[in-house]
Amino acid sequence: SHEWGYGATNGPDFWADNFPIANGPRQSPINIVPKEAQYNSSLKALKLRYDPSNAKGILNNGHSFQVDFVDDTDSSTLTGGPISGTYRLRQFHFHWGGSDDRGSEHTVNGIKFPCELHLVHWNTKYPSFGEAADKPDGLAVVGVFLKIGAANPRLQKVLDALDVIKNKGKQTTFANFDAKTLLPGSLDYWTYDGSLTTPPLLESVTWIVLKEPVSVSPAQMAKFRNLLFTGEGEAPCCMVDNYRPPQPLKGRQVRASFK
Ligand SMILES: NS(=O)(=O)c1cc(F)cc(F)c1
Ligand SMILES: [Zn+2]
Repeated sequence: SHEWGYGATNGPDFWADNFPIANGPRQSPINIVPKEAQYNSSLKALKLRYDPSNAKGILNNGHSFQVDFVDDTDSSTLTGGPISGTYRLRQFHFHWGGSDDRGSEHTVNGIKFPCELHLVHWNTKYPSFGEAADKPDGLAVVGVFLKIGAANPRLQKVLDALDVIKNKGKQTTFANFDAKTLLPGSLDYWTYDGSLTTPPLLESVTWIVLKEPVSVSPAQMAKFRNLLFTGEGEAPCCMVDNYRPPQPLKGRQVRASFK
């Protein structure tokens, strides 16, 4: 069947054909307007406790690449912030552009960043990620903007693994990685109720978007763009512009953890 993607004939404008929730009331990403975000002093500080030994593998899934984590215990968790209870780290992945002027999913005052990191967590009140993924409080995704600047040494181990997962479906082991090293110095955040930004677009995500970006160099961005959407033996198509544009806010409130 005509698999969803980011191309001219299967991209975000076509997703509603197979996933009607694409036009739902709490879709992501959104444009964040800091002046319209409400500072909420009762929002707690984010608490991210990640165990590097939980890192398992790295996979090109044909839409992005993701680093997967062992999530059968509470050793890598997100607590505090806007959420209640304990959410477990499942995976992280990125979205990026074909050039430095685009690539992020969330925007700030209409500004696009070249890349956006998503750290995906699921609510342990449910038995598994799969069970949590379609519940309104099932997932919490921490979004981190990457902006062009000095090379980011914390990214290098991830980028160096990309050569062996160039094609869709390729995966390799990826052990002993501390995802916390990908975070900026400040954990100030905006938060709102949203969705997965790719099909199935489930409206199950508490979004936590960090205000402070981390750096990425042009040479490092070139490594993201070296990946392929396509499988071995198919006509190669560079994995770029794998981002959904901002969606209607539909009356949602964006809260800020900082003044
Ligand atoms: N891009 S995203 O973080 O909203 C996301 C996370 C996920 F676990 C599955 C998805 F299909 C999409
Ligand atoms: Zn994502």
